[in-house]
Amino acid sequence: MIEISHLVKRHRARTVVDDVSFTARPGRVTGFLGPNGAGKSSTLRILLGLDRATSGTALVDGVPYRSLDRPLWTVGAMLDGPGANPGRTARSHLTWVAQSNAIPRRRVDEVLDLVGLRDAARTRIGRFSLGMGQRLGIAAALLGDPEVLVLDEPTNGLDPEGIRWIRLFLRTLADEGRTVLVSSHLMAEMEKTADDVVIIAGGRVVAAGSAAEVRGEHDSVEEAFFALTDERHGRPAGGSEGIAP
Ligand SMILES: Nc1ncnc2c1ncn2[C@@H]1O[C@H](COP(=O)(O)OP(=O)(O)OP(=O)(O)O)[C@@H](O)[C@H]1O
Repeated sequence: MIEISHLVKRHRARTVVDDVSFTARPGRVTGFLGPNGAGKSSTLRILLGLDRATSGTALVDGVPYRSLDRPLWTVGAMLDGPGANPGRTARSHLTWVAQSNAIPRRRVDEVLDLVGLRDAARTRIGRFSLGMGQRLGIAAALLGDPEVLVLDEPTNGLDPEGIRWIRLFLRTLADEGRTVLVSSHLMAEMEKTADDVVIIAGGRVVAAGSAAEVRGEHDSVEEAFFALTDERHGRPAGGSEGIAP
């Protein structure tokens, strides 16, 4: 379970995360959606202990990330792609990550199998396609068999087949009972994947709930988003009621 509560992040006078609260639950894919610059990565970086909040809390299974002893056993994450040295092979990269968290070596081959990279285990990462790189990032996130997964824009730049693979894989992970939080600016794509949706714009949560709740009377989550943000900016809303968090 992920619990974000009244999170605020300021850079000097600028508030980039503004009183954000939401929960991502086990067994569900939660889509954290919003346009570029909305504050998604800033929120996730705080959740993963890479940045400090100005105020508020971000907890994984009830505790801050930084207080986890061996974090990869609890939460697996991918921010900004696989983050691997291109000169390394997939297996040596994963072995290195596993060692840093006291994860047994045999798990490396298990995760390579899980993401369909067994045949590329000895290929240098610099020769990977974008989709293979994303799979490698997900493999690293799964090393500790964590209950919680946090993925920042995992479908960015992928072709339709790569996007479909991620979508089905996220579903499988949630069906195993894991908490899956995935950010994206591709609302239409995420609507196919997410059970729950949190929409952020300008650092604030503008809607949160099940995908059906957020959609409301609109044809899609994306339409609901435009209606809600148009209301905020004083433009005609197209008759939407919307859902306030
Ligand atoms: N270190 C920083 N100093 C100043 N402003 C920052 C800093 N980091 C992020 N920002 C600003 O905070 C806002 C939110 O950025 P963030 O990366 O969280 O958005 P995002 O929703 O993840 O969008 P994207 O998908 O484009 O990364 C942006 O306007 C960004 O310019």
